[in-house]
Amino acid sequence: MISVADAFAITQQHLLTLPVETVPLPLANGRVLREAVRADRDFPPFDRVAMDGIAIRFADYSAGQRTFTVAGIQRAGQPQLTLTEANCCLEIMTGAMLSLGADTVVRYEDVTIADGQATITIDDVQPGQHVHPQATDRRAGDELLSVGMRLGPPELAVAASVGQITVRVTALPRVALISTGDELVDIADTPLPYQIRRSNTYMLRAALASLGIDASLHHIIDDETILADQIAGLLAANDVLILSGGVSAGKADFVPAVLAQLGVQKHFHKIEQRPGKPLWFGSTPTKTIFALPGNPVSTVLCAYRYVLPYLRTSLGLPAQATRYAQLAERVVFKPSITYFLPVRLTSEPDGRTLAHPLPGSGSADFANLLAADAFMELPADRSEFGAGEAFQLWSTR
Ligand SMILES: Nc1nc2c(c(=O)[nH]1)N[C@H]1C(S)=C(S)[C@@H](COP(=O)(O)OP(=O)(O)OC[C@H]3O[C@@H](n4cnc5c(N)ncnc54)[C@H](O)[C@@H]3O)O[C@H]1N2
Ligand code: MOO
Ligand SMILES: [Mg+2]
Repeated sequence: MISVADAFAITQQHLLTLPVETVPLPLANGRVLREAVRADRDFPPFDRVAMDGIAIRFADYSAGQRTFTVAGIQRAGQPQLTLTEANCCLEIMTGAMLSLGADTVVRYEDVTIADGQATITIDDVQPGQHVHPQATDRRAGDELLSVGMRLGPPELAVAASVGQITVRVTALPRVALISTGDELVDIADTPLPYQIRRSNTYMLRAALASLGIDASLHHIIDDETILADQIAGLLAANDVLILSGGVSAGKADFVPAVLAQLGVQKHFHKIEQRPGKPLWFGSTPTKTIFALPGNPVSTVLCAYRYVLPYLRTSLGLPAQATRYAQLAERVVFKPSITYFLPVRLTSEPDGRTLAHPLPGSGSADFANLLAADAFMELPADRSEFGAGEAFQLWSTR
């Protein structure tokens, strides 16, 4: 058996090498960028009016002028007008290019307009007010988005604004999720008294969808020959196999032996942790295999503690956003192994995040996870964990 830290480190030594692909920008949400995106123009690209009102020359205002002849209207989306005559103004709209000759905008709220004359009704007009000057945010040529960034709403807006019709991103791995077990029936079936419906692969599929991965679902019965045959086929067609069940000590726990028979190199089997002790991890030169313990809480923990961080780092993302919380109450856990405690999180008015323990009735009690937000990682070298002490979280939300 190995420690949680060693197991995690081993997974990180066998990351996938994923190719780069080009996707249309509207389909790139959540993807990891593989090219730098630069500003094709200044941000903003012209002196942009920020309020609806009138455009004036500040020199006229500071010379005491308060009433201006309205010489025209400059809307957004129209070519720039010019303020030619002294003591004139142009009505001007948010998003318009500031009129040539004007330098200051006064809001409609601070002006009265009658008979073609606009009169400013305030005394604190500042030079250049309500103008967003060209290039004050970014300059043409500046790198706006960098290799390795995850594309989310703000990144997509910036990429769209510079005309990035397509983007080069890390290709997503092909992932197959495989449940094993003679006791498991399809969710559409009515289980016999000794059967249960399979649920682990549905959880895994939803968890992987958070990375944009559209994993396929499969089920294989506990038969060594059939397992070997079907796993071989799925191995050929996918980059990653995630199995659930059949990795412990039972008479029908064939998965490790079958994977060995198929030439998959085992990197570890069994971790000093609860839940999820019998996790198995291996690879071929181009494929990765996680065989997760079948108990549903173990499957969830192994997915969030090892599989998702593995996929995230393979895609070029950080393993996870590290989060901590303080235990809301004292916890005792005697075995010298890492304990992943299901917790419900609350955000307190003083800024603390508190983790309320939800131990449940063990690694088969997956209904217990309905109330949980995360697993709290309680280290192996201690058996008592005090209220108020902070530990790392692995979020399941
Ligand atoms: N003698 C020992 N027995 C067990 C050990 C051990 O060290 N020595 N380890 C225990 C631990 S810890 C775990 S975790 C489980 C792991 O079991 P397997 O990975 O072999 O999984 P199965 O035996 O196939 O199933 C276990 C349990 O989970 C249910 N299951 C499996 N797949 C699904 C699914 N897709 N959806 C819902 N539920 C599923 C299955 O029906 C069993 O109840 O082994 C302990 N035993
Ligand atoms: O890994 Mo098992 O999780 O303790 O039931
Ligand atoms: Mg078993």
